[in-house]
Amino acid sequence: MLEATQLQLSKRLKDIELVMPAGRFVHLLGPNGAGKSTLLMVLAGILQPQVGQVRLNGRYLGDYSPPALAGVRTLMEQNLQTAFALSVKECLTFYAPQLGIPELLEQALEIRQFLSRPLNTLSGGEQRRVQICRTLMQLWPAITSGRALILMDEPVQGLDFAHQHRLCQLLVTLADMGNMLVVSHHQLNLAQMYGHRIWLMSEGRLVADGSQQDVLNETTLTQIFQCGIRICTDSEQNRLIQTYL
Ligand SMILES: Nc1ncnc2c1ncn2[C@@H]1O[C@H](COP(=O)(O)OP(=O)(O)OP(=O)(O)O)[C@@H](O)[C@H]1O
Repeated sequence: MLEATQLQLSKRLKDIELVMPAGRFVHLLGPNGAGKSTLLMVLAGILQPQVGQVRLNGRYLGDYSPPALAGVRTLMEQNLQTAFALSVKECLTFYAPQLGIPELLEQALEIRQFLSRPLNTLSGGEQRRVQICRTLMQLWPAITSGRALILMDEPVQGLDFAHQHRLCQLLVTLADMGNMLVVSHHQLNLAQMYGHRIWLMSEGRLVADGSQQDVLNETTLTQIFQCGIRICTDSEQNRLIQTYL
């Protein structure tokens, strides 16, 4: 279980309270500057709030040693790091020396074809897939035993549509194994289709916390994103969210 109480950090986080049981995949949504990346860094224990605490499985983050915390939680940050001319294989084995690419990750991310290539010669979307793979391999023993906290900041950025869906299906599978996932992005239809819960942020506050049905409605989304939102139903009764100005 992940719990946060009264998180405050200057104007970036204001009185955030949240609880997430094991086995959940939460979409973290909100306009630019709403505080999503800041919240992810605080939940990861990388950034300290001025007020408030985060507990992971009953223990305050500060009570974990750095290696113990690194063994149960991972944060994929937004920026692609391509400064070093490492091969994809070197990049992956640096984080998980004993491990080949797990089949579940390969199916979703299709990395093996790039293994011998220098990371900085891959396209943006290809690099993103490697970055996701590396983030998850770093924690793979905890993930396979269903006790990982996986935090991702805009992992779908740059992915083509098929890989966006494959990634979301993978994240659902990881949640079904018992892991906890908090994933920020700007894709309302992916949030509608996959996962269990929506955390909606605006101006440093958690302004909605609920199911897709509860949170992803025209009134709330229009007000928070300051954009036209239309929700319709297709011939198979799927809800589709359209945005317009
Ligand atoms: N290091 C920093 N120092 C001070 N303010 C910061 C810092 N980093 C971010 N901010 C500010 O904090 C607010 C929240 O930023 P954050 O990056 O968490 O937003 P976000 O919801 O992730 O946005 P986006 O969708 O654009 O990625 C913004 O107003 C931002 O300008």
